[in-house]
Amino acid sequence: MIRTDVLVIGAGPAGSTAAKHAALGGCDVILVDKKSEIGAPKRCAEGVSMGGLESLGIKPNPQWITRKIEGVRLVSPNGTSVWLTSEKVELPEAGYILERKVFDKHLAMDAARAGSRIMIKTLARGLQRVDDGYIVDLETMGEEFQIKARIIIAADGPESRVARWAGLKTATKPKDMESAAQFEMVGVEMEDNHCIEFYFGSVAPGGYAWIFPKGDDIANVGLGVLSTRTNKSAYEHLLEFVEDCPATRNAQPVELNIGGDPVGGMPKKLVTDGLMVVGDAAGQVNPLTGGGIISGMTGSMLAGRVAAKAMKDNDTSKERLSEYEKLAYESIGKDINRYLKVKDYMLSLSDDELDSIAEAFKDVEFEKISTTELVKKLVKVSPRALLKLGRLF
Ligand SMILES: Cc1cc2nc3c(=O)[nH]c(=O)nc-3n(C[C@H](O)[C@H](O)[C@H](O)COP(=O)(O)OP(=O)(O)OC[C@H]3O[C@@H](n4cnc5c(N)ncnc54)[C@H](O)[C@@H]3O)c2cc1C
Repeated sequence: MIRTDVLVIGAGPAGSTAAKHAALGGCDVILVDKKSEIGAPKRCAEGVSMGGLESLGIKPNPQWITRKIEGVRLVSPNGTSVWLTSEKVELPEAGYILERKVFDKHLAMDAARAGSRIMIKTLARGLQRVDDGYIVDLETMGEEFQIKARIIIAADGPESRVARWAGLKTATKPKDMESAAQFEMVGVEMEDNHCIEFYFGSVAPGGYAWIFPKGDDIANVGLGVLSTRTNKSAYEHLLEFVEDCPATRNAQPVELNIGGDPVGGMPKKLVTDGLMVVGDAAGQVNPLTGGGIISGMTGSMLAGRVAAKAMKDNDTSKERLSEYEKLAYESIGKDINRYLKVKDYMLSLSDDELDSIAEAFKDVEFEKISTTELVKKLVKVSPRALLKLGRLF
């Protein structure tokens, strides 16, 4: 039987980050993924903030960046646009559109360079608790084998099962799982192909539609919906969106991505004896945007570091590992809870309310207007909308 200090299950951004930091901390680490190619297929619109990468100590690399983003266009149901570009507002930070198939591999390579052993096309099938860790059943190329590990880091994504095998209640409720569908398309005609676009309202019930440019006429075009708000599938909504949207009417798909995005926040417990859960598997996703790359990597960096300290202390109990839970709630949990409230507010707005808010703000120079003036403007267009916002805080 193979033995290791830390076994990371899942080599997405979260798993590779956890493996890297556990290895840097001196642990023997094995990182497994059921896929034969790390990063493919992608299930992602590939947007990240510059500040997010910086906070993780990751230098932007042209090999995995397809576009630098310089602004945002918000589009209301009747097509009214509000532009948030550097001329109109001081953007807190710009962003990048990645090539996830390359980015994810680079993260796994970083984990390997830090000392992790990587096993691809290796599926974790189950685990059992033993005195000083877990025995995990795995399969690769039709062959079954076992790994004994002191600590498991479950980084197995939105359909995670590993943490549940160990008794943690991490299953995402159907009402909190956004269904997403996306085409990567060519022939996309955006008004400004250095800005990302968000479309709100009944075009994507419970979520929004997006166009994220990856090149002059190439973009990820997708949307997320909540099944509690529509009887149609995300794919059906996407087909309608692509046909109706002026930017995509003449575009052709070269890739289809379908996936779930857990947008209900983090479960209460992220650790049990000898096991920590990270990334999408731990609901480490911004519930407003559905973005989980940076938050998941932040959570898993913390988990990897705690794993290394726990191994040094020779204490892998849930009490020792709960340091990770505490740090994760402090660093990302608070923001996630705040965004949950903003999301509730956004979902409470009708198409008409969204249109009148966009109409009122379309020409605003956000740089030159105070918060009080902004609130006054909102009261004028939609007192009901402001009341709803007030109740949330
Ligand atoms: C359509 C869509 C668009 C999105 N757009 C964005 C965006 O623009 N920006 C952003 O920040 N986020 C976005 N997200 C979310 C983002 O993709 C996820 O938050 C991110 O991939 C989570 O990383 P992860 O490592 O936790 O999980 P994943 O990337 O899902 O990786 C999990 C890995 O675990 C492996 N695995 C699972 N089970 C097992 C097993 N039993 N044995 C071995 N391996 C296993 C899988 O093969 C997979 O490689 C989007 C999501 C969707 C669905």
